[in-house]
Amino acid sequence: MVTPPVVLTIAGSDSGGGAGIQADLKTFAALGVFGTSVITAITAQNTLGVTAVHPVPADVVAAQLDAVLGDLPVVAVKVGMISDPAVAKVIAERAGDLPNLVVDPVLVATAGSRLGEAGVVGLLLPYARVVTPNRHEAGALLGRRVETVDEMVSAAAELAALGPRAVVVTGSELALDVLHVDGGSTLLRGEPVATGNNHGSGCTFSSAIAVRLAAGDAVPSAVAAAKDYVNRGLRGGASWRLGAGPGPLDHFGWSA
Ligand SMILES: Nc1ncnc2c1ncn2[C@@H]1O[C@H](COP(=O)(O)OP(=O)(O)O)[C@@H](O)[C@H]1O
Ligand SMILES: Cc1ncc(COP(=O)(O)OP(=O)(O)O)c(N)n1
Repeated sequence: MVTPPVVLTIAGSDSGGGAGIQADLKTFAALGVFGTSVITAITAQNTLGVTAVHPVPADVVAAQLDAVLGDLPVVAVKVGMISDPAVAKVIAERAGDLPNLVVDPVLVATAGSRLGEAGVVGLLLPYARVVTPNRHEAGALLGRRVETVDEMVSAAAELAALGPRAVVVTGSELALDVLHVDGGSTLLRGEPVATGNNHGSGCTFSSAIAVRLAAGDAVPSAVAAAKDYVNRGLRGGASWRLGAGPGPLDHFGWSA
């Protein structure tokens, strides 16, 4: 057995299993890397929404980071839900030990609950190799609305100017994302999937990018592969029924 690459997720727990740490670890397993985790918050959550959030204290987040980084050869890192500025500071202080850092700015769950603050996530942008906001998160980070494709293009460039080496502004059900890297923008057109089961698509996308960066891909091919993986997961889960609200993706191709 060949030793697999080790990838780390620093994110919140979704008790319903569709987003957060659980989506990240499923993505890592499905794509063949060994997943490790640092939990930043515990959410009581299902497909209908979030009913409680319990932040993990910054010193416990730091201890988890030290435990993982002190022993395991992490080659890529994804950051999701961060609600506490002290936790953002802990991560920023260790940025030099966090290779291939992908930051997914998690601000509001689909069902409406607030999970993070733009000002807190913004602290991590300068350390990121890739940042993956959706249109609304990009708007919150910049303090204005981002809706049209032109607005996505300019938002991606403006976010890149804040320090990350690449930005993908995602377009959710439009399946149209904007990648800004090396000073230029590219429109990434996918096949829209008609599905109500899209819970965790952003977590899955950012985790899959981290996996491909761990394998040595350049950013454009890592993003293209992640987009393809999410699309397969959305198609696979489109007709299953897991929960009464927006359900999860099929991470493992069970429905194929
Ligand atoms: N219905 C859909 N059909 C095809 N692609 C989708 C669909 N919904 C989301 N995506 C893709 O999933 C990825 C994650 O983006 P998005 O859903 O916008 O993240 P978030 O969960 O943060 O809102 C992007 O590549 C986006 O284009
Ligand atoms: C614990 C936790 N982290 C992140 C999210 C948001 O996940 P995302 O992939 O953006 O999917 P939606 O919630 O928008 O469907 C979450 N809900 N919980």
